[in-house]
Amino acid sequence: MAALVEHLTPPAVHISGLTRGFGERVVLDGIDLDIPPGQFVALLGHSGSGKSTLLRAIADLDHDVTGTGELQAPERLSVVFQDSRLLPWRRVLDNVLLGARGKDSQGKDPAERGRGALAEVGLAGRERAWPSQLSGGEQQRAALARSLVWEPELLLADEPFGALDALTRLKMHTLLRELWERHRPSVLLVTHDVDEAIVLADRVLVLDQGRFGLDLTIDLPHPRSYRDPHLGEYREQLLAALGVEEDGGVKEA
Ligand SMILES: Nc1ncnc2c1ncn2[C@@H]1O[C@H](COP(=O)(O)OP(=O)(O)OP(=O)(O)O)[C@@H](O)[C@H]1O
Repeated sequence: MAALVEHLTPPAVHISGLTRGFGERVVLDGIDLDIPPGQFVALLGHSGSGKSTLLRAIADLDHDVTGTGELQAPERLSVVFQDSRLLPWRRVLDNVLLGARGKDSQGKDPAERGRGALAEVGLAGRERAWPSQLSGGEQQRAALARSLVWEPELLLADEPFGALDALTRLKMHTLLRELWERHRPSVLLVTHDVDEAIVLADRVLVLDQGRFGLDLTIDLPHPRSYRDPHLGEYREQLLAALGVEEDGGVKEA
């Protein structure tokens, strides 16, 4: 039944035959991808394999890019990057409210929504702080709050935890998953970290030479732990798709 419902519901993201390149360089070479509403997808791939190019194509952020193909994505989407991109001259709440206008689906005005979003990410009471007064992890929390204010149907996250220390990263994993449980947007998370992908996502894609080399469903209950021995078999498959040899070496392309 669930499979039937999934089949009948239009995907949140629909991509067919997507190519993207910069000058002579072909980065995406005829990609097909459907992301159902509410699915949490992680995207892995070597540096330069085109992960950010795909994410930016979905968000329509690149204007010096060439390409063809079909791409449908929700209008209500948010993007979170590796750096928080908070404006240093605006207080935290004002950053979170940037561009937010009108009442939301529950009739809340922007300021109320902004305060609510900051509370959800654990930053209640920090509304009037300047970004420079927040730690790196807190700045990323504020960036997540800013993305929530838009009630996105799709959250695009480009290595949002890449610059954080290991313990802060773990806390942010828990937070992101909790936010997903509560709001259920579709998520496309770009990461270099195989374990992060397995612990957070329900589906992991590996981008290789402009196409998906692997599309893997992670069939483990949440919350997941890095210590779970079941992670091992998924890790093996993903490392193999990334060309990482058993001795840790990397196969030449
Ligand atoms: N604006 C641009 N102009 C020219 N080339 C670009 C541009 N943006 C990306 N590229 C090239 O496209 C290719 C893919 O880049 P992209 O940033 O998508 O890779 P990535 O998989 O996200 O890499 P990383 O993991 O290192 O962030 C690279 O060869 C890069 O040099």
